Amino acid sequence: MITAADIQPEFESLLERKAFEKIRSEAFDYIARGAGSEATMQENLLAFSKWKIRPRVLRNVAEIDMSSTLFDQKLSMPVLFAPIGVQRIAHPEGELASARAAKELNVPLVVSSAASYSMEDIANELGGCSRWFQLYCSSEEIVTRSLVQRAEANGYSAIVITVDTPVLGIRESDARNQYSPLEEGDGCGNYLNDPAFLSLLDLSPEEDMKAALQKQIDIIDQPGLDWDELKKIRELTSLPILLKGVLHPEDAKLALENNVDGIIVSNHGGRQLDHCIASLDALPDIKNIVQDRIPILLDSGIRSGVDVFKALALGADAVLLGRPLVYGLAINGEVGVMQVVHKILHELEITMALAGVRSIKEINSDLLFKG
Ligand SMILES: Cc1cc2nc3c(=O)[nH]c(=O)nc-3n(C[C@H](O)[C@H](O)[C@H](O)COP(=O)(O)O)c2cc1C
Ligand SMILES: CCCCCCC(=O)C(=O)O
Repeated sequence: MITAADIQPEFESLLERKAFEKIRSEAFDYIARGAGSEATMQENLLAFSKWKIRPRVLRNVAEIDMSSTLFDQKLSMPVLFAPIGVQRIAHPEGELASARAAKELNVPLVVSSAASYSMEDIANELGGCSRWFQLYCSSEEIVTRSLVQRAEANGYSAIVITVDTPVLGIRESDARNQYSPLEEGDGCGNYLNDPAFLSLLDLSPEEDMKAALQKQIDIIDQPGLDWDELKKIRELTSLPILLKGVLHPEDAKLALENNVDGIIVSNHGGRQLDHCIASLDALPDIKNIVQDRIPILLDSGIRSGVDVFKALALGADAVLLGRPLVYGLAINGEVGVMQVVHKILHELEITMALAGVRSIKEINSDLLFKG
């Protein structure tokens, strides 16, 4: 079978190529490749290059302040770690190493439902560092409830519900490679340590790991998820709820009507619906609807500090870093993750200075030009 990977074999960046040298090729394909023809994955990057910065001069940029506030929490920079599942396929210490990097950098980490390690183990590594929990609403309600309760009990301060994954996208490389990240990563710590999940199995994971892995795959999909289901989850917790994967302004309107606390404009890094709109292209219309009523975050295609600047200028309050973190993790564990983030932050600081802005609040669309 010929797949997108055969047609677009080049690496996106030197970082990606270096990571390729460190990861088993099937796992690399799972991480790096997108859905279908990868049109959306490419659009995510092109969308950023369509915008140019129109800088201001003579603005005294001797002091640059990159701090911002999200849900009353002061952030040293408007950046979070995106939820990335099964990180053990990139590095044996997976999310534990990422958590140590997040703690060192004091950047909030969004822990995936599909993390290799359990949310308890990750929380231990994070200490007092801010953490949010990403929820794949399970078709088994008792599992959803249990995950949310555990997140609350372990100091997670927001729930991110991923809404662009009623079913998994078509990942041609994985089909060709006959690859399952759950098999390679030995499953998801969150499920394998969950009493509600374990109660659904006929045999324990030790007795029948294959069935336990299949059950995890089955319950991650929830094609029946809708606004009514969301109301039920709203009742489970008083934590702020963000929806990850909103691209249409009408859905942003519905999110406001349904008392959602935040929106993450995302197309899942082009891993779900191919030929859908790039996240950055979706942002202005969503900002137009939401204004400043709730925070808007964005991911999918952030590769540099310049990208962070452009996303903030078009209305995002913060951005999430995805694949570049996994590449840093693969290359050099915790230190690799930190190096990737440091580079992006340095770029953001220099971009702010050269664009003539001193604080995150001063970044606005007047500083951008489309052409
Ligand atoms: C290997 C991998 C695993 C991911 N796992 C999850 C996940 O468990 N939950 C989720 O909501 N998003 C997941 N995502 C999507 C990211 O959160 C994010 O939306 C995406 O990586 C952004 O695109 P970018 O990395 O190209 O910038 C995953 C992405 C990758 C690359
Ligand atoms: C088969 C397990 C898939 C976990 C989902 C992780 C994810 O969101 C992704 O994009 O991949």
